[in-house]
Amino acid sequence: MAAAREERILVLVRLRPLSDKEIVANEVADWECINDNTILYRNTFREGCTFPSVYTFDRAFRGDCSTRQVYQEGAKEIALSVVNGINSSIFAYGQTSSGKTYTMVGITEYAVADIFDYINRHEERAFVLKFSAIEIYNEVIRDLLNSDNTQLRLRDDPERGTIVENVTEESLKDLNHLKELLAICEAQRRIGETSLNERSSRSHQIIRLTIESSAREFLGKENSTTLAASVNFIDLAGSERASQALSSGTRLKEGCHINRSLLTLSTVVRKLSKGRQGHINYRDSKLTRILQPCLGGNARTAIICTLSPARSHVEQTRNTLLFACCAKEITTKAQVNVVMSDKALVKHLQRELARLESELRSPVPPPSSNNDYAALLRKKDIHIEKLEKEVREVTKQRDLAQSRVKDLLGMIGNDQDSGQLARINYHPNQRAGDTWEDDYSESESSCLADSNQFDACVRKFNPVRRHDRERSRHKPLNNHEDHSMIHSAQSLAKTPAETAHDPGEYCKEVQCIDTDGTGRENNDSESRAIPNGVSEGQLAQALNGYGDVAGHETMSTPMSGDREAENIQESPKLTGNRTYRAVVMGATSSPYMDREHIESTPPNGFEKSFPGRPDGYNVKFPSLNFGANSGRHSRNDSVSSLGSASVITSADEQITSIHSFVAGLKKQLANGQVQGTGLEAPGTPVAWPLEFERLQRAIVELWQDCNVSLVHRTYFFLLFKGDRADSIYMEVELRRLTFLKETFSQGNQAVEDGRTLTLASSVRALQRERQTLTKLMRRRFSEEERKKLYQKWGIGLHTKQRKVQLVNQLWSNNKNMNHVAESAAIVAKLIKFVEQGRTLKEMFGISFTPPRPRQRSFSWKNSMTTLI
Ligand SMILES: Nc1ncnc2c1ncn2[C@@H]1O[C@H](COP(=O)(O)OP(=O)(O)OP(=O)(O)O)[C@@H](O)[C@H]1O
Repeated sequence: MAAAREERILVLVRLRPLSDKEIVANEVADWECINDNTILYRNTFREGCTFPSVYTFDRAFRGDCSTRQVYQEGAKEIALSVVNGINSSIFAYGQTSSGKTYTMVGITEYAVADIFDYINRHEERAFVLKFSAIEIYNEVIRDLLNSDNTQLRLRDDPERGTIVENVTEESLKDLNHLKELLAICEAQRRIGETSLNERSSRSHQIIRLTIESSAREFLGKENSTTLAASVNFIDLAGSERASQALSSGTRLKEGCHINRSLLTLSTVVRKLSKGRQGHINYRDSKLTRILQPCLGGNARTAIICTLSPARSHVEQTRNTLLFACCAKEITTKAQVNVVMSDKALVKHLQRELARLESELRSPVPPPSSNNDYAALLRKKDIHIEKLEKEVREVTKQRDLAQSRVKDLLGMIGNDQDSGQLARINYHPNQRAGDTWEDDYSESESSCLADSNQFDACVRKFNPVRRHDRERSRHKPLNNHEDHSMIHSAQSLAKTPAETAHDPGEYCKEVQCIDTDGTGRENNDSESRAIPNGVSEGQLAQALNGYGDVAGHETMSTPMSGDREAENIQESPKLTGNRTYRAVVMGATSSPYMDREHIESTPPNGFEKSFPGRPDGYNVKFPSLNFGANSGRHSRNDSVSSLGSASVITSADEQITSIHSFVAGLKKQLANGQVQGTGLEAPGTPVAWPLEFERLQRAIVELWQDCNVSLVHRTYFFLLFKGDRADSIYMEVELRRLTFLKETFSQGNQAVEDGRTLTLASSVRALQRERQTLTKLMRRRFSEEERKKLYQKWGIGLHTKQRKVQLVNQLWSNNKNMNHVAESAAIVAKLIKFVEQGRTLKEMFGISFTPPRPRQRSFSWKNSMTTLI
């Protein structure tokens, strides 16, 4: 998009001659255009006249000027900007019967004729013209090209601003076609007789012509670009005094709506004329919402203020002139709207990337003086500081991820206790929705054979596959989607030896965990490093990411250094195009948040995309060692950043497999070495119900401190009610919140999925969530129910914004558990929470990453189904 050009709104005034009726009534013309820019009030000697007598504008047209002249000398230049990709708007404003419709009909026809003329003279470009027309009648929007009376709705689009949904857009063929459409609009528009105007427009009419053009020469080529803009012709309804218009009944009601929306328009214009400070109330009427871009946005705008010269209308004329005076102070920032073809965009981005890369590579020119050296040194110091800060941040994140891995391993350890064997089938190159589904069924049915076994299977794999299946329903195949931990772990865990043995292998039966049914570590070689599968060390390594997590050698690959990193990042080349959201503590951002709303409520932790394994990319995994041999990353280190939670490990203790790690962890639990986590071993003196209550209270307080999404809180609160098996989830939640609070309190930012999250952004996200919940109040609660709620929550039935008041109170008192429970119940009803049992719980343990909806129209149901 080209740079924006700031310019003032063009303001024209048009004085009409006295009408026959006015002449018959012996009206006197009190206003006169004394030159091309100035209009004069002649009756200044009138008793009580306090207002100025001279008004100057960009152009003033006398009563004998034709509409063509008004167009040629006033509106034309602005209207025709549209053919160059610049949005433009022409609108007529004035009291009833002052000549708005008379003016706009002519302006629209002349402008469109010129547009067609331009098109005919520019055969080198291909044009597409679209026509739409709406009216706003009594605050209801109607499609003037559609004879049914359906009310159209406005929607806020992050890119296009306020748009009218489902409005008819006709492709324009030629000028005659346009005239036909204008005739339809005229016939459809609400017109009524008043004492001031036999054919008074009772609605605001907006006719929009959208023009897209591209150079024919480049059509379909990668350097093809399209100019796209709209021109609006707006004929406002006229302000009127009920006494003068002698209106009653329907006309009076119309007049009230007209005056109210014009009042909002003039308030907006007055505020804008004083600069853009403070809140501008565009949203107070549909008219101002739609006109927002014309009033200070990306558009060139001309306002034609039509005036009656009659003495009896002097107050109205003066009001119109005051409006015009304010309008001429407003500036807009129009820019050429260029739409790049996909190919052109890719090309452009590639060029930009190449430029940045070459900038990075090119050596900094040698300094020529001592001063230059000093400056360079300072710059380097700052850079080093920045890098150090980044390293600290990344280390913290890694520690958190490691700690989470431990939690996961703990879960796996619990599963071992059930003595079940979990089996999954895996196709390394499989895509979501392929035969994967069949494998799933098979695996699932084998799990179903035994209810205990089913439980174990679900815990390990169900979220993964359901997630896949849900996504495959909504998304095209082969896209870069996040996939399951286990799945990715496997795709990462293929050793070079395996690949060499069976390069084309498709189906692998992976035996992940095998126990002897007693909870003891099974030393059977099959369970530790399965030839066609994944060893625990590999799995854990994969879960930790690519780095040297526990002080071990990193993966060795046929590629080296940078090239390897490049390959890892080039996800399109990756096997199956699967990425993996490795974390372990996904975002808590509320599921309904729009993509445009980048800010989110605090995440569960840090998400990283695990791009999977490139084709032919052989990875060698060292066995995982949690011991202190490396001397660099002990488990103590890894949890130290977690504040209250810490796991103590003997420095010389070596853990070489998941089993031994789990066994070690259990030993610590039994010895009470895991402190303050709520993860006490069975049989410890602490009674679980009491401990649960303590954890729950701590979590509730932290939710408040970290501005966690209310939906997240509700889900969590309602899902985890005190079952002993929930302790792991409680502990995970407590840890991540502790970490988050610490991060926020140090003024640091958390990073979620490449997005930055701050205390301020989480506050804003929470506010937005409350707004959304407020909107749902009317839908989910009957009037009677709402009344009861207001009474219960101490909200006066006659106070304003009761719904807002109520939603603002939800989850606001973290000390009172009754309040918390009632808040959860209300939010649950608002979001139609349905407990989905264990599967949903698992998401909190494995990767609670409430999805950000990809569709614009949000559905709680969808979001929650993607969650499982
Ligand atoms: N400049 C003009 N020269 C001659 N006649 C005019 C002029 N402007 C308006 N008129 C006449 O004045 C009458 C009222 O005009 P018009 O309907 O355009 O007013 P309006 O501002 O659109 O009124 P409303 O707000 O009630 O719809 C019409 O009969 C129209 O022909």
